[in-house]
Amino acid sequence: MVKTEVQNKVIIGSRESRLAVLQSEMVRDYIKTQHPELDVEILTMKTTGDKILDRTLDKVGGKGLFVKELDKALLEGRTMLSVHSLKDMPMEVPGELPLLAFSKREDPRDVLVLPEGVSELDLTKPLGCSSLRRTLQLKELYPEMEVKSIRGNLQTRLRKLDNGEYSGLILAAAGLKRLGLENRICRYFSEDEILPAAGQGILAVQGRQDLTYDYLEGYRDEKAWFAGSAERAFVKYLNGGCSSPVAAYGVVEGDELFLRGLYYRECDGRYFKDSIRGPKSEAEKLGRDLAKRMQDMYENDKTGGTSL
Ligand SMILES: NCc1[nH]cc(CCC(=O)O)c1CC(=O)O
Repeated sequence: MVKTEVQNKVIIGSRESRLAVLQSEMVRDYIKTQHPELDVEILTMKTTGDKILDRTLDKVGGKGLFVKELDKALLEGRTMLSVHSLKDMPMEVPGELPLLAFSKREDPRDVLVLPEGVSELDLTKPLGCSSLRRTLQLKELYPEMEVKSIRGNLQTRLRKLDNGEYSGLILAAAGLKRLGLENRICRYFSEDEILPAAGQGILAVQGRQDLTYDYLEGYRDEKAWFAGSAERAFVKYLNGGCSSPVAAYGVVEGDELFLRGLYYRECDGRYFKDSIRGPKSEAEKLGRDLAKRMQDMYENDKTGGTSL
């Protein structure tokens, strides 16, 4: 039985992008420091989502594209762990590949990045952003500006920005900070201005159900686990999360969880924000309750909300 074998080699599966590798290295370094007896390696692989760069992901199949190859490596025993940005994970994960731990959350906010050497927004060029979630909320902050989709990993997007194609980019603070590019951040958007994506800033460590992972015990961040679980339950209830513009952000305050959600109504493109508070131990239920309440309130109310 695999379970009883002494497991002293840990192979971590990772996407190839610099951010993905860096994030896997953070988990590797944690394990190495806490468990010097373990031999930890990273195995990188290209995912379908990294190969398709000419279409927006919403059109080619959503988040699952970034995890299929990593899941396969886990199932075939080529790796023992996968490290993901939680926000890129599908809301449904296979029962045999459970999420084992969430990291402490890095800054969850979205930020504005301007081209190198530029200090003001050039209103004649579009803002670059890659999700409907950001586009919707940006339209309220910058009603006069065109928003244009941008794909590719962080380095690619920054290169396109510096080449002068865009007036600015909207990115997650977390990725920039991890890459040491915090100095490129020109403006932070509060969580109320741009509600973050479910899981933004949290790393998810995924493994096999039939292996033991005692060495991850100290890695688990309880606050991130409650917040991330509530956010994902909210998104899952509303649409399964595949290519969704739904946003959710939870904060643990003592024994309570404060959860904000964005509900997007596909029929007319309007969106609504609301929040809920309750015991953190019922994180998933809070996520579902907020989603249900918003759906009941807004599904058929044709008056309110904000539109694109
Ligand atoms: N979709 C890409 C992606 N996935 C995770 C991050 C940033 C790191 C994080 O949210 O943990 C990013 C970059 C971005 O949205 O700017």
